[in-house]
Amino acid sequence: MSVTVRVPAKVNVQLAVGAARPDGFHDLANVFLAVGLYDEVTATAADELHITCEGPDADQVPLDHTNLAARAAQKLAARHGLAPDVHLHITKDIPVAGGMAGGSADAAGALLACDALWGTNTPRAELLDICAELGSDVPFSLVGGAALGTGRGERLRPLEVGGTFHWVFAVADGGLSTPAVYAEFDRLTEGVEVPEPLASKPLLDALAKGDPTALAATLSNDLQPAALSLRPSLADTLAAGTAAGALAALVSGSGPTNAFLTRDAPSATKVAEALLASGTCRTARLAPSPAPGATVL
Ligand SMILES: C[C@](O)(CO)[C@H](O)COP(=O)(O)OP(=O)(O)OC[C@H]1O[C@@H](n2ccc(N)nc2=O)[C@H](O)[C@@H]1O
Ligand SMILES: Nc1ncnc2c1ncn2[C@@H]1O[C@H](COP(=O)(O)OP(=O)(O)OP(=O)(O)O)[C@@H](O)[C@H]1O
Repeated sequence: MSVTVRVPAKVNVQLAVGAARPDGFHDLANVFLAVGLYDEVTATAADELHITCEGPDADQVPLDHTNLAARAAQKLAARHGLAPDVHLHITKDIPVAGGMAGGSADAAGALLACDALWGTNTPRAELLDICAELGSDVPFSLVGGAALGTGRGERLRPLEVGGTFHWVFAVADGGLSTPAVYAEFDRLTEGVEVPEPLASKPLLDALAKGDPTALAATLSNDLQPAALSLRPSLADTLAAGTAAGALAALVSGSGPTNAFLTRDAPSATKVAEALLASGTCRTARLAPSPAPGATVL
């Protein structure tokens, strides 16, 4: 028997970052929006835990027990006193190390797939606790939709979204390390008073209304200067998408994927074509939002 779970990528429509905490993490006001680019995780009973992966970026995904999907299976098994004997196959469509929570998606997918395969029926609240232990973005990968993440991003409050937003994602060559981007944020803000991170009311209103023009005016990412500092060429991609008619452009999370919010689906197609023609990115992907969270197929 096999269980397959589909899990979306995310973009952060607001990422307000506070000062580094004593534990090295940063408090956030993190407005997550799940977007229609998906990984699939299939769990099948096996003699031991092993991981396989297919997809254009599969060679960049670790297949040992450092894979977040493997760690998710181990944690769930340990909680129920089981052996984590499972084959996890990942069909990867989310860019790797791209700031779109691909590893987190696989962790949430593995958790849900193993819970169904093993019949462990773990309560939702416990699944969310395990997600938070695996990484700050993992709880959101499980719930999807839109949510405000506080703390290090793991404490979620669901948000209302009043319509469909059409995005284009410009995928860069190579990834950026999330800890390195936060470290660059710390370097750039040294000696500066970093304000407490707070969610923007106009942004939450724009999401609730489903108004792309209002959302475009309020998008923000405090990690963007750090990502641009580590990868200056991202500025060319942002400029190419803006020149092509995107309503707004920003770095997705810790980058290096850039996100472009567009008026509607035809405009998104035009922006994607222009980005590809500009030669400033490896590929351009269209995705509507919001998207549902981890779902058993
Ligand atoms: C940039 C975002 O993707 C925005 O959603 C997240 O904040 C990152 O979430 P993630 O990849 O799940 O990150 P984690 O695996 O929890 O942490 C990786 C590293 O990122 C840094 N980190 C992460 C989250 C946070 N609130 N503050 C941090 O400083 C820490 O150096 C941490 O060691
Ligand atoms: N299942 C997985 N898929 C992809 N990368 C994984 C996975 N498990 C572990 N990794 C490791 O995690 C690193 C970050 O990958 P990931 O795709 O999650 O980055 P990201 O999308 O930038 O994350 P985030 O947006 O949550 O900060 C990779 O370079 C890889 O070494």
